[in-house]
Amino acid sequence: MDGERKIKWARDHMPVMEEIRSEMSEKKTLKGQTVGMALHVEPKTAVLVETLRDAGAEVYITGCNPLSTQDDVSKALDNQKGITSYAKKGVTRKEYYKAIDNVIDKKPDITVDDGGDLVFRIHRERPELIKDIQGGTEETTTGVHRLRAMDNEKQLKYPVIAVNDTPMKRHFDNIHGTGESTISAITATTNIQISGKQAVVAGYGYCGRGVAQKLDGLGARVTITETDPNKALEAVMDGFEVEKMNKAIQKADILITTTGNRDVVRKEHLEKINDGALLANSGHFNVEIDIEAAEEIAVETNNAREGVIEYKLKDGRKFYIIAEGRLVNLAAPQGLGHPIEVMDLSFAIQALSIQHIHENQNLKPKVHNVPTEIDRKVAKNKLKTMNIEIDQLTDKQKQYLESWDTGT
Ligand SMILES: NC(=O)c1ccc[n+]([C@@H]2O[C@H](COP(=O)([O-])OP(=O)(O)OC[C@H]3O[C@@H](n4cnc5c(N)ncnc54)[C@H](O)[C@@H]3O)[C@@H](O)[C@H]2O)c1
Ligand SMILES: N[C@@H](CCSC[C@H]1O[C@@H](n2cnc3c(=O)[nH]cnc32)[C@H](O)[C@@H]1O)C(=O)O
Repeated sequence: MDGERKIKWARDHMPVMEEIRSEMSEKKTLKGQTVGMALHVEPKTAVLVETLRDAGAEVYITGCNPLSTQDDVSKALDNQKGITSYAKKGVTRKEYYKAIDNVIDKKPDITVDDGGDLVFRIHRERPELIKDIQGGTEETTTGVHRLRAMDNEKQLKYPVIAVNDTPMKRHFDNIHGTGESTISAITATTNIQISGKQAVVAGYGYCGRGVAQKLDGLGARVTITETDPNKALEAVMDGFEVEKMNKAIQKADILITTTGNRDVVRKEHLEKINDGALLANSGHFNVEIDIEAAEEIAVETNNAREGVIEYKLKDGRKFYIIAEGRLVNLAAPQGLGHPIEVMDLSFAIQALSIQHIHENQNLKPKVHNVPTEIDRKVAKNKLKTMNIEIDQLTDKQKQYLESWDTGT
């Protein structure tokens, strides 16, 4: 079956996870635990799910985006002992939350989120379950923002580890993963060339930086839009042009949002759009590009090709939105998500953080950083799998770095 073959392919290219799986399954570190998950259900995620199951957990999973599930993978997972998958591609909002509720109904000891839907739904709809929940993990930037907002208002009632914020996650996943997978999803879905194009990237955070660098590497001219003066300056110093969206959109051949914010491309911008522009979002949810505004100003819309809607304006200009403005690297028809090697790191951090929650049940109900030992363990394992050796500090060097009395 295709789903099983896809999972095997991912497993065969995730050496860091393989080592963690063998450690966790030998010691059965999650024996008897129920883990509830809402992640993108695709082959790399399946490897994480299998790892938790092999460590002794009963796992219930659903999607974290209505379009990102690969149905054959979901089915292949659901066929396995100790795993139930409720995920389906192309679900309505109602079906999406029904599947989230199915996971919650299993009374998870630990929750694993990408975007926070399990945590928020449990706090809002099922608070009686909180007393038995050991903790959770959160995979992405916007999920962590939402959790910190809850935490600041003292509304977060169980501990959650911010997987996103640890260096081994965001320096690789957000930068390189988003950079590569966003562009490959766009080119595979549209068959349009990047080289020689004028690209506009909204947001120069971790994801935006990755997307901009890879576009630049492929020969596009890249303009950045930002709202944060520090990030805007970083973009300028990295060699990119920085402009307001109002101006940048007038020349954009390809425009990609990566902000985690809403209404980044709105009516006033779309009215000025360059004829033929391709728009995609690789940030969060489907609110970065105002789709309603696009529909409002269009005199005609067409299904231009699978996953691409064409919007025609009354003066004859047209523009295209890929994957309904949802996370393009996973929601586009050809969106395979981040490269396997990148998710090997992110999910290694996930697996070890989940284990950490179970082994440390005294964690306070707040947002926690990934313990440094976990971050370093994953870095070391990855280097080992690449046969890369690094120098060790000598005793004298350690002493020198720790002292304050050796000046000029
Ligand atoms: N596509 C993926 O697979 C993927 C991977 C990781 C993260 N994400 C998501 O991508 C988003 C960005 O993540 P990040 O880690 O880069 O966050 P980040 O905070 O590092 O970067 C976001 C940037 O957007 C800027 N910004 C905010 N509003 C803006 C606006 N209106 N116009 C222009 N710039 C604006 C911010 O100033 C910031 O620099 C989040 O929603 C995150 O959850 C997606
Ligand atoms: N659930 C939201 C949140 C954005 S997902 C962004 C996260 O997806 C994760 N991600 C990216 N590619 C993959 C993949 O191929 N498999 C599983 N997760 C992925 C990545 O770690 C990142 O933090 C939404 O769909 O809009």
